[in-house]
Amino acid sequence: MSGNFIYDVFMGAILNPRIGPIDLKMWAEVRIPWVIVFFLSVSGGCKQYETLGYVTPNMAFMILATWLYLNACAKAEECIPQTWDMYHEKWGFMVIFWNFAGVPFSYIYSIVYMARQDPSKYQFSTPTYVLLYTTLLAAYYIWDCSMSQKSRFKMQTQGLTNFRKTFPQVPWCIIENPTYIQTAHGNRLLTSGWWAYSRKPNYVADWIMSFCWGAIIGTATPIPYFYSVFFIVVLVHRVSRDFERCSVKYGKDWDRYCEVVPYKFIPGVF
Ligand SMILES: NC(=O)C1=CN([C@@H]2O[C@H](COP(=O)(O)OP(=O)(O)OC[C@H]3O[C@@H](n4cnc5c(N)ncnc54)[C@H](OP(=O)(O)O)[C@@H]3O)[C@@H](O)[C@H]2O)C=CC1
Ligand SMILES: C=C(/C=C/[C@@H](C)[C@H]1CC[C@H]2C3=CC=C4C[C@@H](O)CC[C@]4(C)[C@H]3CC[C@]12C)C(C)C
Repeated sequence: MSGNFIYDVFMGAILNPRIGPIDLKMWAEVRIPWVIVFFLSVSGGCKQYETLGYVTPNMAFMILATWLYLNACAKAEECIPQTWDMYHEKWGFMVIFWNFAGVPFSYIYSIVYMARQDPSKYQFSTPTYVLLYTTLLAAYYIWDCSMSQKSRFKMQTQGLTNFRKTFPQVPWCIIENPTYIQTAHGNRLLTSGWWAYSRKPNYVADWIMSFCWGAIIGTATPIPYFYSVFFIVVLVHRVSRDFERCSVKYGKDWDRYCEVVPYKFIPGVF
């Protein structure tokens, strides 16, 4: 707690509040928003079927994209306790508001648009659809795989090796004989898998997915791009907080890690 009332209400005080067996933050981040997002996509599909007699490839794209996200959260729930959100983000107004209002109702403007507008406004050529679907699936693969590699690596170092066999376990989601930097603090920093190429492969892939959620409308309206614009601000802010914290926590070991994995986001670029 900082002592500043407004800041403390916004950022929260308790890290992992529970009611009995229910971890409130875990429940709110995983079980609520993505379920609403998925069912809003399905509702958009039903609306199109009712009014047009078919579901456009654009709406089908959003149903697939939101299903993939929801399914990832459900099938890999065991990986979530290892992440920044569970370890460092407190249960304050910011997290509560965003889980209940922000994610479910502001990430899906493309669905609202498609449910109300004529498909001629957001129709693409077949190669463009192929490009969009391929980009989404490739980004999903890198995101799921990289998150799984890091979380499972951490679980293994804690002696947890019994992983759930949920669908889909993407190829390379567990790294055999990973390379890492042993820090003086005791933790290990993974330097293989997707983590050999960039310090935030998960952010890049997640952001590309968010961009696709808007790009599926093309240039008909800028509003569906809200999610990707908002998200890049969140991720850039998180990166600076995270790198600062890691630099203090790991000291010289963090500098060594940055030499081994020099790129923050896109290998060879930045
Ligand atoms: N759609 C949405 O609205 C949102 C989605 N997200 C997504 O959720 C995911 C969050 O991932 P999360 O893991 O929490 O965040 P990060 O990837 O930012 O995790 C950061 C922490 O992981 C540890 N770490 C970093 N690099 C390594 C490494 N090479 N080896 C081992 N440990 C490392 C450090 O913690 P330490 O060493 O202290 O353990 C660090 O503080 C992202 O994919 C993000 O895009 C996040 C917010 C909102
Ligand atoms: C910050 C918020 C919510 C964040 C969640 C949506 C993500 C936080 C941690 C994420 C995940 C961790 C590990 C995973 C393993 C992978 O194999 C699959 C994906 C995932 C389950 C991934 C999914 C997203 C998170 C739960 C709020 C405030 C918006």
